[in-house]
Order: sequence, then structure tokens, then C-alpha cells
Amino acid sequence: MDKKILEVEQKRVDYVVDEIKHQLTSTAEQLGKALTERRKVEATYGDTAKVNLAEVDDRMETNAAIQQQKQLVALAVENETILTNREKNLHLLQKSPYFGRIDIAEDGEQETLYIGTSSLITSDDEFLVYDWRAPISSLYYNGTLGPATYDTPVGSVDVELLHKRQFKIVHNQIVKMFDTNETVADDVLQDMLSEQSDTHMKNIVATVQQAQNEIIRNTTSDLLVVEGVAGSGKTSAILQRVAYLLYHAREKLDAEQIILFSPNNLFSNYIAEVLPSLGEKNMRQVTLMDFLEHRHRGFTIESLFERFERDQQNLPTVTRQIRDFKESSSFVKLLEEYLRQTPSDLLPFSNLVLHGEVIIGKDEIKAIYTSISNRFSLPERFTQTKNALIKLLQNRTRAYAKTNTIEQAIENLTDSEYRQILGDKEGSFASYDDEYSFVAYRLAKRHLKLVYDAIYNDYFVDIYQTYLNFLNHLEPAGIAPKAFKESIYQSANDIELHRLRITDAVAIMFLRDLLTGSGQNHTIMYLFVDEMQDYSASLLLYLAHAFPKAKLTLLGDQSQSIFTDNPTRKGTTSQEQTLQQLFPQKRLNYHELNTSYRSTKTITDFAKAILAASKIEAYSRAGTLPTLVQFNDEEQLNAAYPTIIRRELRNNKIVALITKTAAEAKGLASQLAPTIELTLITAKTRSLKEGLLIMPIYLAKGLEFDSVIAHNVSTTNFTDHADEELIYTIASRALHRLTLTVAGTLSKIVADSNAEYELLDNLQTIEGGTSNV
Ligand SMILES: Nc1ncnc2c1ncn2[C@@H]1O[C@H](COP(=O)(O)OP(=O)(O)OP(=O)(O)O)[C@@H](O)[C@H]1O
Repeated sequence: MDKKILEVEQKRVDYVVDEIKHQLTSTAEQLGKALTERRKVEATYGDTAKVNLAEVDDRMETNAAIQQQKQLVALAVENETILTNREKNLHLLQKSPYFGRIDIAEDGEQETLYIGTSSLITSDDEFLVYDWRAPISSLYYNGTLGPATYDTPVGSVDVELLHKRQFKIVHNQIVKMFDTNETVADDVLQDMLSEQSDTHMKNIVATVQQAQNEIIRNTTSDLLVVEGVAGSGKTSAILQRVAYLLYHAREKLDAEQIILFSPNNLFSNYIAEVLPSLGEKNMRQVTLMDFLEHRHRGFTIESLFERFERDQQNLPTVTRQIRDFKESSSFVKLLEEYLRQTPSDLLPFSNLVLHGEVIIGKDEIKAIYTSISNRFSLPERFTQTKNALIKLLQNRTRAYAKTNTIEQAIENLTDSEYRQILGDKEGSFASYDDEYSFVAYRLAKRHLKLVYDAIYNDYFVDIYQTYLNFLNHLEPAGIAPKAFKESIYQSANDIELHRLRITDAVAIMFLRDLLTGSGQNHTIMYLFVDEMQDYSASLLLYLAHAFPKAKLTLLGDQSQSIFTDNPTRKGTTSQEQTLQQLFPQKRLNYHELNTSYRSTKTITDFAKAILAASKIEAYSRAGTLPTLVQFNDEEQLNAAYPTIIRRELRNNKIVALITKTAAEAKGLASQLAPTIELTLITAKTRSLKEGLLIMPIYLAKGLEFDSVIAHNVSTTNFTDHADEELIYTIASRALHRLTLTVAGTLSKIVADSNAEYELLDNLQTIEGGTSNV
């Protein structure tokens, strides 16, 4: 690059940095003033509220004053929020004011624009930096030089893209600068990808690729599906997408209205800094387990990890068949049909009981339910029953208030307990009898509180028994009746012990919602599911039902389906067709991302050779060949681990030793702990650390490490077809280095593939070797 051009650009950086400093100082001053102002208003607000409230006139006047003060406080807070956000954005810009420049010609006029993480505007309305999400900034990501178009709220605009330049600015100095015709210059991307990994994910704002950009900027479809190979930037793209959506619907959309279903808490923590680094608040995040447990209070739900580990022990074909059936969309249809047609005598009503005494009997409840016309929908009938039950209980409460039990209870009250029940009603009764009746009713209600709660919580129908009744009435084709009956017995037993498998938990939630009309959240506007390959059809349908207003973004990689044989890849229909059939009402937009950016080319090529079916394509980043270290038995392998690990730790910040199961990880950790500092990652781990991490593969989902050591890729450990995906997933967690260890014979999955690797069969080679990242 011409030295002179570099000087000119550096001068501009200096100028922009000065402006940022200047704006930071004035924002800090304004913020200080705003804070003092708010405190003043709040102090007066407090004084106003203390005014004598006894007289009606005074009270009205005080109320008006309070309302006025409240508005003032709200205004002051709003002003402060705007200033705080501005300050936050200025701080972000201060680190690196921009990363791109485009020169365009529009209607014969030429303009130069600089693109950064947020806008910077001078007091004279000069745009020194454009936010990357501004409509015009899309030219930076999309257009190659020549005629180009960008969309604005009032239509598309045609321009001529004359020039595109990219910067890497660190501490206000341009360290790299490229002119390019490509979407994003190779050199900048290479540079980013060669960096060492971190305990937190970074944003990709400066180097978003065209295919990713389409996902980020899509605002029209209500079902956006991204099928992307390992490391193709799915997670990165959705986080950028959240930032984009928040920017474009600033007035209407809040981060609280966006929810992401993430694979585990470790992953939630790993991605937690991306949105703040883009100047945005984090969206809500929930793991599937937390969501299910929240909706089945008092039950333990078997996690996907536990299910995986159980399947490893034993998964008979018929068990898989039954699970597939119960997780299919046709199962959900059967459930809906059953509920629509079920006569009331098939609904298992429950007695409402208090300390062993039946307060409202199940026959009575059934009579109420039956008396309501079946022209009403199921939830309407249910709500009417509920209302009738509350009325009935109120009558019972009144009757109960007149019993000796309550009379006795009142006599036993201390003076202060009595007055506490009266509360602010004290002194307002016309007679003592009125006061007494009031206290008696309150006490009776308190005694019956558990029954009220039971009605509010819909416990008068046994949902779990309804589910078992439903299962019992089914005769699924192709499944041996005896095996199906046994599975029902298993579900009943689980329910008895207050534990549920995911399959049953999802079906029961559906059943409860359809019956009671509850369970829907209308505030969520966008729902993201990462690792959708682990979600069954019935679960996806349930999420769409539970968040009816939400637009869905589903991301996944069929090749990483560690837990399930996802229904979307069964049969001959494509995943796109299957999802459209699952959600016929939704406008689907389907994207494939096949370039993997995470790993070096040698590692990605290795992963591709292991899983021939994957469409993964390597991004051309150079690196060393994966290494295979083979030993006769586990004893030898374990003895060699400290040497193998130290070699990797020499040049890599984070080294992950990845096993197939949790038990293996735990065993290795306890064995290596005396010799090497390490962190064992379990389902409970919330954050990553640098150094050596040991974990089972299902906890490494979505994460990446500088160096990965795949533990014992032997014939006994990795045998069948599903294990190909495991090796693929383990390998694709590595950024720069991949080592495979083997005790005994190498798995056929690797041996019979044309994967390229370097074989090291003696420890001295390892000790002598250097890791050349
Ligand atoms: N456009 C890009 N510019 C820079 N880095 C990128 C880009 N796209 C992806 N990456 C990097 O590639 C790595 C993988 O990205 P990400 O984790 O988003 O992929 P993924 O598809 O979700 O992967 P997986 O399914 O394997 O978990 C990350 O380090 C990310 O920063």
C-alpha cells in the first residue's frame, strides 16, 4: 500500500479519535448534570409523597404532584439512558473507530463512507462513521466493485461502488490496510482466523461474509433456517443478526423480546460478550433443560447428555422406533385429535384435597365440566370449569368461616395477629359482627389456600394421567404392541417417581397447553434455536406454539447430531421440505453455509474425510497435519498424556482433551490432575478457562479451542455410523491443532477413510517435536 495513502488514512483516524475524545468529555459532563438533575427530582418527589394524605383535597393535589414528578423522573432516566448508551458506543469506537471504507457515486456525486460498530456524527451532522447496520453499509458486505444497490425504507437505491478499503486499527493505529474487490479481503479474514482462541466468542462485524450477511439482514421471513457445516459461522451470524434486528426496530423491539435456546450454560457464557461488544444488550438465553424443568416443576427431566450416555449403554431398535414416533409431528396431531374428541368421562379429574379431607370431589368437578356445552373449545370449557370451581370454593369458604374450627382459631389469635388480618380495614366496619365476619372469612380463606392454589394451577385434572390414557389408546403402526405397552409402563413409572424423559416432557406440555389454554408467551418476537439438529419435530412444534408471535431462526448442522437421529433428515424429503411441512403457515427462508472458517484447511479436510456425507468445505488457512499417536494399550496412552499435553500447551492458549463420555473425562481428569493443571468440564460448569480442559464431546458443542486432543479413537470406542459424526464434531472444535490418541487398534472410521494425518508412534518423537502453530 502506498505510504502516502497510509499517512492520509492515519491522519483521518487521528482526527476521528480526537472527535471521539471530545464527544466523550462532553457526554460525561452531560451525564453528570443529568444525574444531579434526576437526584434533585427524586428528592423532591420523596418530599411530595410525604405530604399529609388524610384530607381528600390534599390527597388529590398530592396525587397530581406525584404524577408530575413521576413523569419528570421518567424523563430524566430516559435522558440518562440515552447518554449512557452514547458513552458506551463512544468507548467501543475508541478501541477501533472503523474497519471499512467505501467510495460510491450516486447520481454523479461521489461520496466516501467509513463503516464501524456504531455511528459517529459531529455537531454539524457530518457522518464520520456509519453504523455497520445502516442500509448503506450493506454495500460494504455485499457489493463487488461496479453497479450496486442497497435497500432503504423508501425503496432501493442504485449506486456505483468505486472503491473498497479495509482496516485493522489497534490502539488508534492502522496496523493493516487493504484495497479489495472481494466481499471481504482475504488477508483481513486470514488474520482474524489465525488468532488464538479465547474464553469468550468474538464478534465478526469487520469480516462478515456475503452468505452470512444475507442471514443477518433478513427481516422478511418468519422461519429462517440455516443449515451450516461445523465452523461456518452460524452462531456468529445469529448474534450479529440479533444486533441488526435491535438496531432496525429500536423503538419496537427490546432485547428482552428475543430468546435464544442454547445447548448448555457453558455455551451461554461463551457467547455472552458478543452483543455487548457490538453495543447491544444480550438477548434472553435459556437452555432446553431449564425451559423444560421450569414447565414441569417438581419433576427432574432427563437431560440430552444423560440420554446420550444412556443410549451409549443400550438402545434397542424398538426403543428408538417408539421415541421417533413420540417425537414426530403425527404424534402431536394424534394428541390434538384425542383431546378434541375425548368425552369428559375420559378426563381424569382429581379430588381437591386438604390435609386428607376432600374439599371438592372429582365427581363434582366432572359434573361442572360436563354441564358446560361442548360447543365451547377445550380451553374455554376448562377456564369456565376453573371459574366455577373458584366460585364454589368461595361458597365453601363462606360456610367454613361459620364453623367452630374458625371460631376457635379466632379465639386463639393474639391481638397483633388479629390486627394484622384486619390490615388497613381496621376501624372501617359498621359493626363488630361485620368485622368478625371479615376476619373469619380471611382466616377460612387462609386455611383453604392450598386448594385455591390447586385450582389456579390446574391440578383438578390429572394431566399426567391424561397423557397415559392417551398413550394407552394408541396403536402405532409398525411398533410391536407389547413393546409399546412396556414403554407406557416405563413412562408411568417415571411419572410416579417424578422424573421425565424429554420426549414425554414435551408431549405433556403440549397436552396441558391444549387442554388448559395456558403456557403461551406472547411477548417474545424472535426465537432462535442453536443446534436445532438436537431438537425433535414435536419439540420445534411446541416452541412455535409456546411463542406464537415469534419469528423463528433455526440453526444447525445435521452432521453434528450427537443426540438424535433428527426427524428432519429421515426419508427422501430434504430438510427444507420437511421444515416447510412442519410449519406450513410460515414463510420459510432456507440457507446453507458450507465453508468452514474455524479450523485450518488440514483439519477441516480431515473432518470432511471422516464424514463423506458432509458438505463441509475448508477455508484456505494453512496449518499442520493432524497428528495420530498410537499406543498398545490404555496404560501406555495414559502414561504418555502429560508429554502429549505439554507439547500442545507450549504454543496454545486453550487445549481441550475431548472424550466420548463424561465417565471417560472424569477418569482422565482424576488421573492427570496430580501431574498437570487442568479443568474438568461438567454439565454444571459455567465458564471456560485457559490451559488444559477435559470434557466429553457433548459439552464441547458450539465451542472451539486452539488445540484439540481426541481421546482414544480406537475400534472399541468409535465403531458405528453415528460415531463418524462424533469424530467429525470433535475434530471441528480445533482451530489450529488436532491430535488423535489411540490405545490399541485405530477405529475403522479413520483407518478406512482417506483422511490425512501424521502418525507418531513413539514418545520420543513427541517430546522432540515442536508444535508449529
Ligand atoms: N465472517 C467471519 N469472519 C471472521 N471469523 C469468522 C467468520 N465466520 C466465522 N468465523 C469464525 O469461525 C469460527 C466458527 O464460527 P461459529 O462458532 O459461529 O460457527 P458455527 O457454525 O456456529 O460452528 P459449530 O456448528 O461448529 O459450533 C469462530 O471462531 C468465528 O469467529
